[in-house]
Amino acid sequence: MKTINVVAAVIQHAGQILCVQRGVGEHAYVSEKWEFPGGKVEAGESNEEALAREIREELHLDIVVAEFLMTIDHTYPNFRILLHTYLCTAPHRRITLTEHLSFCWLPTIELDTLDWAAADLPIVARLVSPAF
Ligand SMILES: Nc1nc2c([nH]c(=O)n2[C@@H]2O[C@H](COP(=O)(O)OP(=O)(O)OP(=O)(O)O)[C@@H](O)[C@H]2O)c(=O)[nH]1
Repeated sequence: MKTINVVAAVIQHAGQILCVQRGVGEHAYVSEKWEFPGGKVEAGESNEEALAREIREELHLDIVVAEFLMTIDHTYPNFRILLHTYLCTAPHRRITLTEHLSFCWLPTIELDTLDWAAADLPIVARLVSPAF
């Protein structure tokens, strides 16, 4: 089974976190699910470089990658994903959606109200935990 390395940004601004919704896709298990913006790491790129590039491409937003949060190892029916997640900050919250269906900014305690991609659930659990 194929393993892909994906980076994802937990972008914080004024106490809220940016959540984005994927469009309709070939895999039902991620189609229209909520996720943290990001994408696949390309050859020769660091995770931080890949993340800044993906967020510029997808959202037209320049972020600061502040701190590594966690890596999730999740197996979907057709592939295995290593999801490397970073805490990031944004200078403002103006974004332009170029790929996603929808977005919202939520306070951490409300993150678990969305229908997240399965790989993201441990990240959401960490963010909503009192210890975070
Ligand atoms: N970006 C992102 N992808 C995630 C998350 N959780 C998760 O399961 N994924 C999965 O990881 C894969 C990432 O692919 P992507 O489509 O975002 O990456 P990309 O922009 O580089 O892809 P492409 O250029 O090949 O279209 C997708 O299958 C997506 O469903 C997440 O929080 N963020």
